[in-house]
Parts: sequence; structure tokens; C-alpha cells
Amino acid sequence: MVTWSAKPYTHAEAKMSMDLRKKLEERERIKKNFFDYKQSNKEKEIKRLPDIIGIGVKKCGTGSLLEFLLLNPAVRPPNQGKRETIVGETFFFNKKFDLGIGYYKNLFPYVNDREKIIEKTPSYFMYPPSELPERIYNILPEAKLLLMVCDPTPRVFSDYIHQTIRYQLHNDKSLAKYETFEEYIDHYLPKMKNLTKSWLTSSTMDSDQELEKMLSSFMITDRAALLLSTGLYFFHIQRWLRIYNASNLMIIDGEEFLRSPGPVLEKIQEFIGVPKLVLHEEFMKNPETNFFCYRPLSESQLNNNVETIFDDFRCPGENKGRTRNGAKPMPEAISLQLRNFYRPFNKAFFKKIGCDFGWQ
Ligand SMILES: Nc1ncnc2c1ncn2[C@@H]1O[C@H](COP(=O)(O)OS(=O)(=O)O)[C@@H](OP(=O)(O)O)[C@H]1O
Repeated sequence: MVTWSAKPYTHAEAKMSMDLRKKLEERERIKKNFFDYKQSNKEKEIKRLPDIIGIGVKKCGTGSLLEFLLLNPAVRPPNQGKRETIVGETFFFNKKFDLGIGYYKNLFPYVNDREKIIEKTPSYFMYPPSELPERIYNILPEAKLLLMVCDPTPRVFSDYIHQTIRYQLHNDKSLAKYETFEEYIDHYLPKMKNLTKSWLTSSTMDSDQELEKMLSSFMITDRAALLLSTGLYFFHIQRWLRIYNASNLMIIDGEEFLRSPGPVLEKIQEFIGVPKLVLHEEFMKNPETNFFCYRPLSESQLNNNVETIFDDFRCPGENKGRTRNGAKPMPEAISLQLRNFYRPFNKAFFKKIGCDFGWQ
């Protein structure tokens, strides 16, 4: 949790509309029911496999999404304490599948039938094998999947900065050859253009399973190429849409989530079937970082002392928000090159999912 001193509301701003008061009253009632039910059904709690899986995309806001969603007490993450599950990531369906379902189930807490278990492993989206979506579906046929995609151009830069920090921390050598982002792009963008040339010049621009597999294999063979290939969502989405549809896969625009997380979170709570306990009115920009944080509202708090509401802001961790608030801008010329590169793939992706997120 991060707190900071913000300008207090004026009385006019603090005066809640009747609608919001009703909403907060209703939320309190539902919350109380939820906790009473939990208390009186403790002995019926069981270990279950997840109900919700976040499948990606890396650096699109998946961590903030999970943190905000977990403010709803009906959503439960993997047990904390094990290093690999601290951020809700299990890597079960890609890296740990051989450990078996018993191992997987053991990562999760005891829950009652009104709670939903969530895990997110952003690399699922494009990790081999190509049958990874079938793996999830065969084991969890009822699960709902969340996929947050974002504009691939700022995503590459965010990932590059993330990887270079990782390189310093973990001695990951994949980007060590390139002194700067410009150098990396100069080397890899032509490679990526070459790889996708025949698809771009084909008359149909249809799915291409060979290319799909090759891009997915970069997860293992070429981590530097992966930085660029991750944003070719058109290819990665194909295998998921062979199995999932809008009833069990929600595709979220990470740019919209960044601009205004509250309404997006309300829609997600509806989609995953939990009561709406995190409300859109509770999100506010942190004036210090320019990213949205959660500020819990309660009627009594507002009635008694308006200023105390600033004591309880919850913001995503400090490793979130390194590039997208403009603190570390991407060089303009590169941004232009990347936008031109990704444009046709974005267009094909929007057509495939039937929704245009309008990334420029
Ligand atoms: N509310 C809020 N607060 C802080 N950060 C936010 C928020 N919403 C989205 N983001 C963006 O999330 C980016 C990190 O994405 P992920 O969490 O998916 O990264 S990771 O793959 O789990 O490492 C991160 O990217 P960087 O800015 O490059 O750090 C943020 O821009």
C-alpha cells in the first residue's frame, strides 16, 4: 500500500450523489452477507482448481489487474509464501505440467462455493506447446479466461526496460549484446519484418499455423525476438479462438484499463460471476505517479471526516509504472517504426476478435 498527501476534496466534490450512497449501502450489505456466509461455512471449505485464469499479455497491466481484482474478497489467489506464486503466477500449464494436478491444486487455498480462485501466468498466451489452450480446457472446462492485450508499441519498450532490469538482477544475457533500445530495434525489427513478409504479401492474410508455432517458439529459443513477437497478437490468438469464445474468454483492452480501470474492473467482476464489491467510483489517479490507484469509499467515512479517505490508497507495486507515465519515453523515431510495423497485424487482430481497440 502506498499513501501520499493529496489535495482534499472540496465539500461540493465530497457530497455523494444519492445513487452512490445507495451503491455503497448495497455493497456493505453484500459484503456482510459474504463474510457471514464464510464464517458459518468454514468447515465446508475445500481445495479446488482455479475458476479464473489470466493468460496474458506480459507488460499489459496484468499485475495491476490482479491486484485490483483481489480487493474483492470473493476472489482468491494462489497461496502466498511460495516464491513462485507471490504474484499469482503458477506456470503450471506451461512449465510445470508434469508435476501433476495434485501439485497444482495444492497451490490454492481452501475456499467455499461463493469464492472464485484466480491465477495468472502471462506467458500462457503464447507459450508452446500449441495445444496449451486444450490443456487448460481439458482440465478446467468451466474456467473463465482473462486476456488483457495492449498497444504493442509501448509494450515492447516496457518489456525491454523490464528485461534490462532483469538482466542486471538475474544475469539474463539475451539483451546484453545491445547497448541501447535503438540498437536492439535496428537489429531485430528487420528480422521480424522478414519473418512475416510472406504473410503480409499474401492475398488472404489468414491464420498461418507454421508462423504461429515459430513465433511461439521464441519463448524458448530467442528471448530477444520474443520482445517483438509477443505483440503479434493476431497469430497468438488463433489457437485460443479454436477452443474459447466470448462466453469463456474475455479480451480486455489494456489501454482502456490504464486510462480508466474502474469501469473495466466492474465488467470483469460481472464476467467472472462475483458480486461487484470493487466499484468504479473508487479509482483515482495518484498525482505523484499519474497511475490509477484504489481508494476505498465508505459512507460513514465520508460522513465523518472527508480527509481520512486519503489515508488508504492502494497502488500497484513499485515495479509497475516504469514507462507508461512518460517518465522514460520511447524515442519518437522508433515509436513510428514500430507503429508502422504492427499496424497491419493489429488490424487483422481486431477483425479476428470483432472489436477495434483503436490503437494508432
Ligand atoms: N494502475 C496502474 N498502476 C501501475 N501500472 C499500471 C497500472 N495500470 C496499468 N499499468 C501498467 O502495467 C504495466 C506492467 O504490466 P504487467 O503487470 O502485465 O507486467 S508483468 O508482465 O506482470 O511484468 C506497467 O508498465 P510500465 O509502465 O512499463 O512499468 C504499467 O504501465
